[in-house]
Amino acid sequence: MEECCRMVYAGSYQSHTFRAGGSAYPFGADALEEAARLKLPAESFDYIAGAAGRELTARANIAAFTRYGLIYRVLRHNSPTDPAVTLLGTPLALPVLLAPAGAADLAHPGAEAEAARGAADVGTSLVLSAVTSTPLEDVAAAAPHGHLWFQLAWPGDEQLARSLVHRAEKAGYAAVVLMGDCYAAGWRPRELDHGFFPYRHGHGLGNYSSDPRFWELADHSPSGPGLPDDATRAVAAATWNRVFTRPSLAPEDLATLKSWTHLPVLVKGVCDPGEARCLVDAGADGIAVSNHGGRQLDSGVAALDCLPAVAAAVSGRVPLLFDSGIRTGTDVLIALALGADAVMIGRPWLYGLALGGADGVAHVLRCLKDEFTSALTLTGHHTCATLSPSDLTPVRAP
Ligand SMILES: Cc1cc2nc3c(=O)[nH]c(=O)nc-3n(C[C@H](O)[C@H](O)[C@H](O)COP(=O)(O)O)c2cc1C
Ligand SMILES: O=C(O)C(=O)c1ccccc1
Repeated sequence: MEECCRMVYAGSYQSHTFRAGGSAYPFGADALEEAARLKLPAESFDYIAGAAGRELTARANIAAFTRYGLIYRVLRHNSPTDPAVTLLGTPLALPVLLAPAGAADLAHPGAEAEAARGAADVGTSLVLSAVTSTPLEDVAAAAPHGHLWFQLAWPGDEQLARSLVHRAEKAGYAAVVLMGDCYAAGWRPRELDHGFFPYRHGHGLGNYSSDPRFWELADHSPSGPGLPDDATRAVAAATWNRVFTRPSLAPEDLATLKSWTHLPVLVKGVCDPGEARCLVDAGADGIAVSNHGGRQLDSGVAALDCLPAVAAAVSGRVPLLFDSGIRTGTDVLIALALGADAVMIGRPWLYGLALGGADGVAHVLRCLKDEFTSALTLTGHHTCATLSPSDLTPVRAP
């Protein structure tokens, strides 16, 4: 009996990152956040960890997972479990991508290149934010074996929008994720308390300051592309603030975006099933259910609570991504059982990045992969394809 258990454990724990004497990084999600808090300056940590208002939605995102119980199953496991999926042509070793995160260099220098490398090490993708300190071409060059996606914040200027999309396609990005939910600033007390908004200080402007069209839109003529001094940085920040988003977007604009690129276009930030259906009708190649990690609208509904209805509305016509509140491998499983094809993580990868650059990001992804694979096996599955709501039962939250 003991031998048998050992065999089973040896098999299922194969990829776990055991290290004699312990790991350099915490394995638990809360411990990871706490370690990052201790490491980072308060204004940086609070930009990352913070959310809108009283942060009710950010907490609700996490709490929503406690209302589902996984049903575990026995005498089913007769072949190895494979957590890999393919999404819009992108192969993923686990159904978890890194969500776009602006100003990630608050967590670590060279943030985006580190994250792209960490994701590639584990076999998954970074969705690169529009607001990165490293230009998208340099991020792609830093992880030549990785599969990157690009998140577009549709600028007020159409030529700049086209330029960003063309640059991403040319640099080898495999999909465009349109940020749907940031057309107005969220009310974020932690940022207000510190008086710290990273983009005013030149963080996250790499894709803009490297774009000739951006400088044509500048308020004053700076010395040229790049951010050589404080005056240029101030011009760039003021210009960016003016052109960052186009609040007047409508579903019909997807056709315009799709006419600029051969890449699949997803829309991120969808919570309403009717909107999801309308966006797919308008040409969206994928939908990301998300409330931006509770950073935009407080008292907004938990993202997980929107997932079943959006999944029903989309009914498999296009791939469905989910983010906002994913912290563990079992969270991943719950989201997939409710209809997501893959999920994204936001804050957890920034915490891993803060603790150890690419290595820390890879650690976070490996933890999710190992826990997810274990949970997939214990719920009686060999692949993600067979997950369904019948793997879950509603439970009363503790
Ligand atoms: C510091 C930070 C910056 C973010 N920047 C962006 C961004 O530039 N574009 C975007 O679409 N979403 C952005 N997000 C939202 C994430 O993509 C994602 O929706 C959210 O973090 C998921 O929730 P989670 O942090 O609970 O995993 C950001 C999130 C954080 C924490
Ligand atoms: O902080 C964010 O969540 C975010 O997505 C963002 C990006 C650029 C400007 C403002 C907010």
